[in-house]
Amino acid sequence: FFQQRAYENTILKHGCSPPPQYQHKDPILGIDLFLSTVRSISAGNSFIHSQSLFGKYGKTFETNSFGKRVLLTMDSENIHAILVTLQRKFLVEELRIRATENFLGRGVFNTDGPSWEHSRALLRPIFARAQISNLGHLEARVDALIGLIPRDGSTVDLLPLLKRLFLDTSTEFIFGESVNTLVPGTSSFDAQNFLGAFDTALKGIGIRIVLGRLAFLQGIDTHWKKACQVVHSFIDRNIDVAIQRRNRNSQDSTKRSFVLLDELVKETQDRLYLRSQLLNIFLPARDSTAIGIANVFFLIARHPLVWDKLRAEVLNNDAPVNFETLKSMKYVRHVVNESLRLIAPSGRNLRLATEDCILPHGGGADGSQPIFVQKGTEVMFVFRSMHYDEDLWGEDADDFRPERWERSDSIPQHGYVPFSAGGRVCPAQQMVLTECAYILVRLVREFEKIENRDPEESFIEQHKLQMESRNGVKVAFTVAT
Ligand code: HEM
Repeated sequence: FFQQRAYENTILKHGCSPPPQYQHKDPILGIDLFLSTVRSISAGNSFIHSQSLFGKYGKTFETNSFGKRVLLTMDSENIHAILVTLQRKFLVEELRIRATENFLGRGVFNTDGPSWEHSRALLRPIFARAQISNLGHLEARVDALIGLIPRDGSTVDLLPLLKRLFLDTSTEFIFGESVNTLVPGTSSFDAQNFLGAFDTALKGIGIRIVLGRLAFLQGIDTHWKKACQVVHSFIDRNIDVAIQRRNRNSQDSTKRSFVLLDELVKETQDRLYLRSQLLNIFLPARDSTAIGIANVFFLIARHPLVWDKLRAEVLNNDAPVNFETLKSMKYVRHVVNESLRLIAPSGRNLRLATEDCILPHGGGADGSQPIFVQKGTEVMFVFRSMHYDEDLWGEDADDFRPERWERSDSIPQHGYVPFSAGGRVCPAQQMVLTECAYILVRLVREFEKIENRDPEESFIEQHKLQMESRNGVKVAFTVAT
């Protein structure tokens, strides 16, 4: 009773109104919405599904997911509050740890509080250096990528090639040993075994998420346990190498490119801690840059005028492609920004309200009044929908128009978060933007034209850890004769 009164007082004080409720056919468990969501995911159109829900109920509404209260929002001020102003109340550990701890340990991705703060503090200077130092080891790999692309106008799917390239660079950067998958036959160990084991381990995490409180049952799956061991022993081997190098203070460490593990080893030599941190970074890193840059090509292949404009800018500057030259190429940056707006590789995210709180919008007939969010509510924020919000981006919000980035006043202040925002913003953001710009510039320099070879014009989603194009990125390049 007292609690109820306290709620009512808070609601009155802040002028809150309840958000619209999803009209469930099954009001007890909300299975109907669950099923329509699963159907849209398997059909590759979950974004259209979310858009239709926001169109019907408004930018923020409440649903029932197996008896749990789940808010959905695409409202920019609510998303800003969740990620920035109220970030201490909207947490992730309870949502992530049960499913992931057996495999990942505890680290930056799956914890909150002091454990997370400590990890972020360790990673900050490393990523700050990485954005500048990492281009060097991309160069030879991009040479190899260009060598694999046909020059005679025959079709190539860029997505798998880019995935292999970034798997090679991210394993080199994170663990200090590359899986070398881009050019077959160059790996010094059984990369397929490691990657297969990693995928099995991830599937296990998926099962643990579905099992919820019964996640421990999944622990009896010996196949999964073995897969986790394969991944762990690859990482442990690299940790031992890094520790030995550090302790020998050997001169060859200067020859090695900039490696995240080497930097962490300067802070601690606790092997379990190191393994957990590395896995907590590899998980969100895996494939995301590849998908991000592949989406850029997906869009420009369908917008030949953008390619021509890019070529003009890139050919106007024949200096070696480095951090500084990339910074000066504005249109390149605008194309990457615009692509991450329209097809953000992870377009939605989930937080748990760990305290009662107020979100600024979603209540009342027009959704403009604050709403009261009770402790224990899960909030799904769909920032890809926010990136298409005409109230923020104007009537051409759906169009791929890199020119919009020329005017800073046409970019809404809280309306663009492909890398998230606030304390949990992606630590690799600057590094990724530089790498995407680098690849784009190299390919634009190399080829005269790009052409779309996918009969499907629209983006069909494939949901794995991130969202990628189900049909790949099938294009053809030609060179000047
Ligand atoms: C296009 C490429 C990428 C995009 C769009 C992206 C986007 C994101 C987003 C949206 C988050 C927030 C997730 C959340 O709120 O739970 C995130 C977190 C994270 N990302 Fe990235 N990311 C990319 C690449 C990378 C790479 C290459 C790395 C590492 C080498 C990386 C490391 C991380 C880590 C460690 C976190 C967790 C941060 C934390 O919870 O404090 N990301 N990323």
